Amino acid sequence: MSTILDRIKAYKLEEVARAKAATPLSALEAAARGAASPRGFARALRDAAHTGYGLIAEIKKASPSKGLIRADFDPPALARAYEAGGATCLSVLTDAPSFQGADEYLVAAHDAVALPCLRKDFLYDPWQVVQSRALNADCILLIMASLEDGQAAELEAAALDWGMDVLIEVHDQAELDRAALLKSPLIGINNRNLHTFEVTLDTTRRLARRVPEDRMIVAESGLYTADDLADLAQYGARCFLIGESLMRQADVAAATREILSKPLTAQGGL
Ligand SMILES: O=P(O)(O)OC[C@@H](O)[C@@H](O)c1c[nH]c2ccccc12
Repeated sequence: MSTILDRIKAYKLEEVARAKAATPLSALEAAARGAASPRGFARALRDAAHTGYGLIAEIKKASPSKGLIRADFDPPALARAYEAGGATCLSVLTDAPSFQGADEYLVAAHDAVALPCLRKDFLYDPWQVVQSRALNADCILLIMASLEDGQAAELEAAALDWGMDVLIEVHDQAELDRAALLKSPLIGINNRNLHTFEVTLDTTRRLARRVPEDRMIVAESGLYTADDLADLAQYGARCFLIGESLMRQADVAAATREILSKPLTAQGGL
């Protein structure tokens, strides 16, 4: 079965081959060495989770499952609204064909705020890891559904070498077992199945208890209300990655504040 993830991988590999021909690794490494110092992404989440929730707020114009999400799309203004609303970190889509993202959106959002920034894209080649750092990314995403074990380990090692954090995304038990073999403390549980687009918070409810104690859970996708966060917090999640529901609001700062308004602190942070 050819799914959206397979199609994305195919065009991404072509895109990267072209980009590598245009910009050799040595040039990219020079740019990465000149980038802004990495902002501690995992550390910021851990600190936030001590007293409440860690929120990764996503800047996302469109998606393959929803089409256009926000017409009035100004990445620096959105970054500032998220920061004002109490977000811990940002996630910025840079994939163009499926998400109408752009590398420039990451650079612009990073420059507008002091928050650590995740480059949200589909990475397969260490060249893209260096490219992410050159774009001032503080963290990259690795999607286990789309990577072999050796490939994920290689990409993670490159990211850690460059001082970035790594969010490892899983959707089922097998992917979680493979993620546990990697080093990163950040395990994202994606409530959206990237093959079928089906979304259910049961994914986090089922997998959260299986995440090793020394890792931090980031519940991703399909989160709409403060009650959704409080619900998943009961299963051990203290960090959340939210895009669409905040992107659809006129007042993004107020919506961010609102969704963070019910922290489950009774059981303490992590
Ligand atoms: O917009 P939502 O449902 O709040 O989801 C955000 C984020 O989890 C989602 O954009 C996402 C999760 N994993 C991804 C991998 C690639 C692209 C996008 C994603």
